[in-house]
Amino acid sequence: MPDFIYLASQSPRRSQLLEQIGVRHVLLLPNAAGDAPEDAEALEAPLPGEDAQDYVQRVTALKTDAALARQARRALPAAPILCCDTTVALDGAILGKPQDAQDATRMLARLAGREHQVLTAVQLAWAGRRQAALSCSRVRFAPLSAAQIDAYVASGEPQGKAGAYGIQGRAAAFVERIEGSYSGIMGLPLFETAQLLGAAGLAPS
Ligand SMILES: Cc1cn([C@H]2C[C@H](O)[C@@H](COP(=O)(O)OP(=O)(O)OP(=O)(O)O)O2)c(=O)[nH]c1=O
Repeated sequence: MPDFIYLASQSPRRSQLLEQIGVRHVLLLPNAAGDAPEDAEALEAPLPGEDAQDYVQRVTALKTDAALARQARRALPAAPILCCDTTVALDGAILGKPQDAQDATRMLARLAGREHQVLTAVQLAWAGRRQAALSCSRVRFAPLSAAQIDAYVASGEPQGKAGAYGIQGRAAAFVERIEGSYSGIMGLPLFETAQLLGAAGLAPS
């Protein structure tokens, strides 16, 4: 078995987190030309009535399907593939990545002064097998003024992040309390990931 895994994620945070626990990895990303439509954003749309846990696990499975197809299409070495998806849930609603600044403002106003959940699903596919894990964390935001939200949105940080914030960035100043996995909130729960790798005989060094 190769001594590396493929990380099928465009998120630089996930690569940094994997590096943090010493896992050698190579990115397996869609290329602009050939890989649509399997990687289309449409795949990330929640189904009617779907709850956040089902949603995040389904999307992760779709990402894994797409990554396996990519690996086969490119005739790449048979290294294991790691895929993840992160979503924020509040009052039964799924808060994905904001579409624009207005959307980010709306999401942050909903999160302010409340507790929400951050769910990250992980899948490891190797040798025709697949193992999955789910990390669920609770995050409590302090009340936020409109000026604080506006300044945060203007920083550009909400862009590309579930729930329109990054706990690893300026939004750390909004977080009163967390219960769960800090790395999971950032997008890759390291404990669960290490467990999956261990089960596949790929324990991090
Ligand atoms: C809540 C939260 C989310 N996020 C990010 C992690 C994910 O990158 C993003 C959720 O989007 P995802 O769709 O999970 O991931 P992605 O599109 O960035 O990357 P890919 O699909 O290629 O794997 O939100 C943070 O960085 N910090 C946080 O505190």
